[in-house]
Amino acid sequence: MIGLWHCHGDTPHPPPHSLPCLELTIAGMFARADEVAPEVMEKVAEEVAAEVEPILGTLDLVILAVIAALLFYWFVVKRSRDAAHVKEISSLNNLKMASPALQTQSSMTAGFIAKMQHSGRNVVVFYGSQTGTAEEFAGRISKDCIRYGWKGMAADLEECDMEDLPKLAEIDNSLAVFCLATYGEGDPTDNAQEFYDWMQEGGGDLSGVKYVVFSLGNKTYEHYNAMGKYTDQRLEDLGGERVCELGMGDDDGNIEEDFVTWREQFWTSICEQYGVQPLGDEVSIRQYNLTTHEPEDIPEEKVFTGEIARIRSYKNQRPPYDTKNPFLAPVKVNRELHQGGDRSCMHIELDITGSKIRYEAGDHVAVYPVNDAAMVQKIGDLLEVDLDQLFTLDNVDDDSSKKHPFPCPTTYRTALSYYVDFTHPPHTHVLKELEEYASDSADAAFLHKISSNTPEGKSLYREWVVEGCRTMLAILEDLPSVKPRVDHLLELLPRLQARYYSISSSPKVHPKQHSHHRRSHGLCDGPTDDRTTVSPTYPWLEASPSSSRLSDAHAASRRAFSRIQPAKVYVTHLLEQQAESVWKLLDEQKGHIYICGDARNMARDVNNILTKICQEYGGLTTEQAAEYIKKLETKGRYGKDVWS
Ligand SMILES: Cc1cc2nc3c(=O)[nH]c(=O)nc-3n(C[C@H](O)[C@H](O)[C@H](O)COP(=O)(O)O)c2cc1C
Repeated sequence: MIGLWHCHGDTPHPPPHSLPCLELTIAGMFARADEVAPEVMEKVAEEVAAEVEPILGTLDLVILAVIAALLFYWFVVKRSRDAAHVKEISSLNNLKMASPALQTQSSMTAGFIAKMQHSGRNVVVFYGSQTGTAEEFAGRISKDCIRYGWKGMAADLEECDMEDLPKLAEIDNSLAVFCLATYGEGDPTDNAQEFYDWMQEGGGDLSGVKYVVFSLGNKTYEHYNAMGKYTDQRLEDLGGERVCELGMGDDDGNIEEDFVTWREQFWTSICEQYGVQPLGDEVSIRQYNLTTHEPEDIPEEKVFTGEIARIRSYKNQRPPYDTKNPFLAPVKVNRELHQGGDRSCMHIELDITGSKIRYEAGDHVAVYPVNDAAMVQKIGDLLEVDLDQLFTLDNVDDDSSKKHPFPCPTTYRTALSYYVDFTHPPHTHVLKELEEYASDSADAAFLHKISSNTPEGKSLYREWVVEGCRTMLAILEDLPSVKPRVDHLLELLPRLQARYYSISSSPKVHPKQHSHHRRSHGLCDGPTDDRTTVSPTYPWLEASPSSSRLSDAHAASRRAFSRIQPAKVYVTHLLEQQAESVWKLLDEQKGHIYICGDARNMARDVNNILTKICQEYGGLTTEQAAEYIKKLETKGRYGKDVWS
């Protein structure tokens, strides 16, 4: 299944939920009127006055002035108010069109401080998350609080008015925890953007506010954990009191281990500073209540069949399209580009007829993967459940903004196929929860050990789960006495995430879109149709079609990409071969470079080669070369869309 909405080319993610694209277009039209109208109106008034003065009397001029004032009011003041109103309505419509879970969020936007006070909570765990890891960590910290006699709540930064943060100091024993992932060029996640802007634009007086930050990143990126580092420092600058050192998780290594290790230090330091003690062993608390339904209880059209948000969106698509209501584009062409070998690279054309979606090269297409039907059946067989049973999972916490873990009511088969990810190695807290379902004591002891914070536990987890690439399905097969309740498993598994692909073709150059991917076994294998499941595996590199000055390199990079020549040629080779022309293109002709693909090797190699070119042909020192390259980036002449 492929979803589309318009998004900015230079962001690796969908636009912020609060700013769906069509809404932006409407608001943008009015904004332009706002910007232009005052000068235009003034100029017009001056010209009119100069021309008409000799022939018009004072009364005429007064009338003209009144008309001008009315025009000004109509085009500037009223329209900007209307624009704001349209924007408001549009946001509300988006909420209404979303799933029941999303609909309830409008009632949750009441201040988080008021919510904490009303429910007696002292800890708020904010998360800035794109693909769910930071959100999951926030949920775990919030749950931990019970063990210390505290009450916590996980909170989506996007749903909180951070102007309220200074008021946290008024709550006894209060603490703000931030779990923040970094993206792009060290940018915040979409849901943390407003919070980031708030900090940058001044923030507030955080005297008396206690805080701690756990940052999520990947060290292969240039701006490693930038968002967490920035927040940790900025909150201190604003007067906040850090209660524990910044934690940093590296997704390139074992982020689960980084988190578990930091969490232990964090709670130790909390115990010392707040004088609290763990009340006993960790307790397992369910977050969602199960209700099963008979088919006759629920009309068929009210049952989710895999929709991302809006029910029946498979049957009828309705604009405006955004992240919560993507346009589902049929695949028109799906052609394998490689001939022979073990690599697969597909040329995909999507049909966006009638969607009115505009795009640019570098914008993103989301591919919504679907789990393999045979694997879903296997889980059903292992857990001995009727996969066609209808059910709903409701959050036990009425204050939570998340009423259901995924769209409900639905069937177990749909939930396992479309909504949860069982093809990734599960985190330790999931293994811990499985322990109670083991009927064989040896399996229970094993799960106990592997999910413990001890050095043996961590090394066993690393070896058996991470290095062994054991998915939930593999674990259930390897430990046959472990038979968790399917609804509990669904609660514990992470949400299946959309995969984003950069569009490599420009509508100006080529009327089609391309999406590149390699088939990967497991989650995303199978024929590509309009519900295709593809997984992003790269690397590839391509100069942007719009960078005509580097057209030779571009043409060659296409050749490198398609690998049709006997020896493999990469863009790095071409940059080295044409080093002198590259320098001229950059320095004399003010050319642009765009790279897209692997961050770990390709992006670094390109950077190193550019450094050498600057040194060799520009006579710059290493520091000067670094500065020169940085300047290219800030001027938008060295664009990167990279990931690992
Ligand atoms: C497209 C992309 C860009 C990323 N950019 C950065 C980055 O600039 N710096 C960094 O430290 N980590 C970066 N990461 C790694 C993520 O921050 C990391 O995987 C994190 O665990 C994701 O958390 P989430 O699941 O809560 O979104 C990037 C990951 C992706 C997929």
